[in-house]
Amino acid sequence: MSLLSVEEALNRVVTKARPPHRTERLPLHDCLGRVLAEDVAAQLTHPPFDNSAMDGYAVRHADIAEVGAELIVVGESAAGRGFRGDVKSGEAVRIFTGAPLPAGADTVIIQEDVERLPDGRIRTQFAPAKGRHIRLAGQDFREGEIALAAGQVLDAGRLTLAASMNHQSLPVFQRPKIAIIATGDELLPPGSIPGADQIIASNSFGVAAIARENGADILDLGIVPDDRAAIAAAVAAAQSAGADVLVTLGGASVGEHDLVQSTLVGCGMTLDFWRIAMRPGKPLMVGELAGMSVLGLPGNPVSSLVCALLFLEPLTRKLAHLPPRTRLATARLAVTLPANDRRQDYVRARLTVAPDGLLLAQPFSRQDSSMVSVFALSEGLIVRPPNAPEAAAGEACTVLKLRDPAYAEGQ
Ligand SMILES: Nc1nc2c(c(=O)[nH]1)N[C@H]1C(S)=C(S)[C@@H](COP(=O)(O)OP(=O)(O)OC[C@H]3O[C@@H](n4cnc5c(N)ncnc54)[C@H](O)[C@@H]3O)O[C@H]1N2
Ligand code: MOO
Repeated sequence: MSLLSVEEALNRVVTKARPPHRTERLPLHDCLGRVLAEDVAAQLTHPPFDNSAMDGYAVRHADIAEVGAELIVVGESAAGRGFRGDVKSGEAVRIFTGAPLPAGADTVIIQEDVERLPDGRIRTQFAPAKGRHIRLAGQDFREGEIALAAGQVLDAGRLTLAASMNHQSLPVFQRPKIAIIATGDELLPPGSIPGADQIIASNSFGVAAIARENGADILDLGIVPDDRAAIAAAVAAAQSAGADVLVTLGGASVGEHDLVQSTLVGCGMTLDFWRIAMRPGKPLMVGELAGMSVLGLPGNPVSSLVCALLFLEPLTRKLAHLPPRTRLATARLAVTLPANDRRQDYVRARLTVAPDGLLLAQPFSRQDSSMVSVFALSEGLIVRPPNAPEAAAGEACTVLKLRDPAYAEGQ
């Protein structure tokens, strides 16, 4: 049996996906991490007027070209309360950061560079260049200028800019909706008291977290038994909720109780592919049901999480209009790894930053795809390509980062 390669499978999952053009307008505080759906122009000019960048005195440069100039202080300009008169020759206006520059003045001298005389006048102790410490009207942006572009992801800087451009809300793409169904007669939700032959269903939580982290809304349809009618009812619920993607967990393999694929085909799903050359995650299934992408992930918790990282993450990002994200990095192997077979292997590993600054990858000895504890301890997965020869300790390897690496002892 020839298995599809990870690259080919990824290509088929992501290339075909069409990001929906559904938009909504959200208040700024709700826009973090969202993608702008339209170009956004400034609704005003910033700064709206020439103003001072420092606390000091607004003066005419011609008056202070020489150190030791003495000027009469004729008033004050504070932020929110400007000086209404003109600064004439021989005069200065006390000015504060952000305050409007009074008419007639063309330079600000900072207060540290003047001496205040007993009669209230000032004497300059430094000769600043003309125009010093003045922020010119419109130097940041002008009304009508497009300062944020469709497709940009809204982060701290862009949200601050949007507010500064006088926008209370922004047009963003809606989050794609991802429905999740866990299947299996043996499954109970966390918090239950398991009977004989029962286990706690855990996969949905990790898979939902991966989808959420990448900009999706989740519809968790819970646990359904290994029963065609129950599975079909859950699939119909996902469809009527308008899910963009349906993720099924478990029942993807070849046993008599693995009913997911045949039930989905019975519901009208077109199967794209099933089973790929990777470990864990071989029984991954991909299809399409009336415009809804279907990802059938294997039941073993680590298999479902690795498949979600490899396939659901890029699919979700594309549907959310988010740019692709790479988790790949280069590390150095802490131990020698044996030659690999035909399945691309994702080996759970500790990643530490060694004292020389390079990443060190130390695989865990237990790699069973049911072992959630090992996955939770792993900072990364060592990627072993199909048929890779033995790799010696100290050799470079590719790792898929799950979280930031730890620092080696003593650092
Ligand atoms: N004869 C063969 N047997 C198996 C093959 C194969 O090629 N030939 N593939 C193996 C591989 S690889 C995997 S991975 C599993 C995947 O099987 P399924 O997707 O059918 O998953 P299940 O049988 O339903 O469950 C596997 C395992 O995971 C537990 N599970 C299921 N769902 C959850 C959940 N939501 N939370 C936590 N744990 C879950 C389930 O109880 C089983 O222990 O098949 C191999 N077999
Ligand atoms: O591929 Mo399975 O996912 O090896 O356990």
